[in-house]
Amino acid sequence: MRPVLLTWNAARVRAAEEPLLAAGAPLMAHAAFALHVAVARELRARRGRVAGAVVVVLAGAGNNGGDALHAGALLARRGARVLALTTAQRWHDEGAAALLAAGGRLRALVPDAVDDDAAQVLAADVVLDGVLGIGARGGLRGPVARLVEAVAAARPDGDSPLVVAVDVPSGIGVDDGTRAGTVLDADLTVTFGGAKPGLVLPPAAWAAGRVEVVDLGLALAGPADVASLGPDDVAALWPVPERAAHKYARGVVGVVAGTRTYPGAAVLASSGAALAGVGMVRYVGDAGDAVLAARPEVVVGPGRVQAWVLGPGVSPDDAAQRRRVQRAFDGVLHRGEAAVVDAGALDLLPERVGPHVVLTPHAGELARLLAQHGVDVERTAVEAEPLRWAREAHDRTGATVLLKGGTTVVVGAHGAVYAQSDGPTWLATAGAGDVLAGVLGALLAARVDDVHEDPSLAAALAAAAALVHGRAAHRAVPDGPIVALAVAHAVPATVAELLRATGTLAR
Ligand SMILES: NC(=O)C1=CN([C@@H]2O[C@H](COP(=O)(O)OP(=O)(O)OC[C@H]3O[C@@H](n4cnc5c(N)ncnc54)[C@H](O)[C@@H]3O)[C@@H](O)[C@H]2O)[C@@H](O)CC1
Ligand SMILES: [K+]
Repeated sequence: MRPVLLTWNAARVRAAEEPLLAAGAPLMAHAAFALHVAVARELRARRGRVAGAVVVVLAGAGNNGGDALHAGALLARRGARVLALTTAQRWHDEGAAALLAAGGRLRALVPDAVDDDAAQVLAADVVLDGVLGIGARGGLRGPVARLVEAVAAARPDGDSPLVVAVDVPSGIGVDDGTRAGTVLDADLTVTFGGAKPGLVLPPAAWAAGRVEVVDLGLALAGPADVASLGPDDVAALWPVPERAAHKYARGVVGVVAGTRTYPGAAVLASSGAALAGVGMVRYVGDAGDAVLAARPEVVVGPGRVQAWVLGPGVSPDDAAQRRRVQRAFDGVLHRGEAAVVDAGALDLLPERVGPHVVLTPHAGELARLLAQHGVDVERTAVEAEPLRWAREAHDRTGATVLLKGGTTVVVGAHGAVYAQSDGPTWLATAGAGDVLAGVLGALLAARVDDVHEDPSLAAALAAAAALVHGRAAHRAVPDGPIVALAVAHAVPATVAELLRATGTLAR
């Protein structure tokens, strides 16, 4: 099972490299050797052998190009036919010399014949993208940008050549996950010393493919900049009832969602909470009949709760539901009850709350929320820089922010940041967010005391809910269209599988 993936920004990786370089550690040799091993493995899997494979190296001016050239040299020594295309006026001298000595070829990209070079790239078995690494300032420029555009346009999804990004796909925002211009989408990224935030943050992460980390022995201390939870981490976070537990001790979730005319959100949010394994779900609102028809174990009516799920299907003109949401916020502010604040409840959020409140907007809702706080930003800008705007919302409101999207970004207390890409693209469907809100409500209800002791835990729980939600979708319908209630129904088996795999139930 994939454990947590921790990422560190470029400055921290450089700082960690410094003492080793000063002591003469051959980091580039080490990085290039590991890169060549990964490429050789892929080549053998695809075509049986390395010898005779056609490899094109795109080599930029810096050490990223150096890594790629040295790896190209090692592949050439194993019989690959390696051509390096240099993309700048300069290139890494030692790397180039090693490649030539190993029988590889090297020439500059031809600015006027980008299409010919693109054809050469497309005919290769493997392309090593070593144009820019952590030294990038902005995206690809000039002929190489045009070359990558031409290759991207001609390369059908998942088809040849195999693209291996060296350290990062060239030109992504290494620290912030932005995608400033054209990026060559990789099948595999071999990253050195430690993963970088842009390899897990959207939208750049979608260019990285599978990520392999090469250990260079760097002392990357302190908390990671961005983490991506794996199944084992989620199993460790999941509240497993003790033998003596009763329903109140396991947590009660209060759901304020849906209306008599639109009861769907009430059913979905209540189902998400109940099926995630909470002690009890209370439904508060006018859709009680529909909720009970779907989930007879739900209790309808107000009462003591540890966490709220507020807002799914709550429309701005529903005065009664709005009052109920506001009453719930009293408990959040004065009794420390946790809350998931979604959809219609986002408009009612008090000016300042604590991290035990988790907002779950999509990009459009986040833009609206920020507008309420005097920050003018378009939905598309939020989509282009999810981390930046989720952080802004956290700073302005005090809440933990889970920003929904193809990759979910969570920003919480004490600099906690998570990026989760666990769900299929089919999960972008009506009601899926209501289920997620319910699942997260269940986690917060069970662990609210822990959250008050360590407020950054709310972000970890939000990331855990996103992982379980995404995996439940995969489990419900592998590789096909999905509806929200099916995701909810797949949550118990998804959780059981995570716990079983780590032996958590055997305690
Ligand atoms: N420091 C080290 O010893 C190690 C570094 N490693 C590699 O070194 C890389 C970092 O190397 P560098 O610091 O040389 O930086 P890069 O190789 O990422 O690129 C820097 C070069 O590109 C130019 N440049 C920056 N942005 C550009 C743009 N948008 N368009 C065109 N040119 C641009 C810069 O002027 C500079 O010449 C890492 O990503 C990694 O691949 C690895 O070899 C491991 C060890
Ligand atoms: K690169």
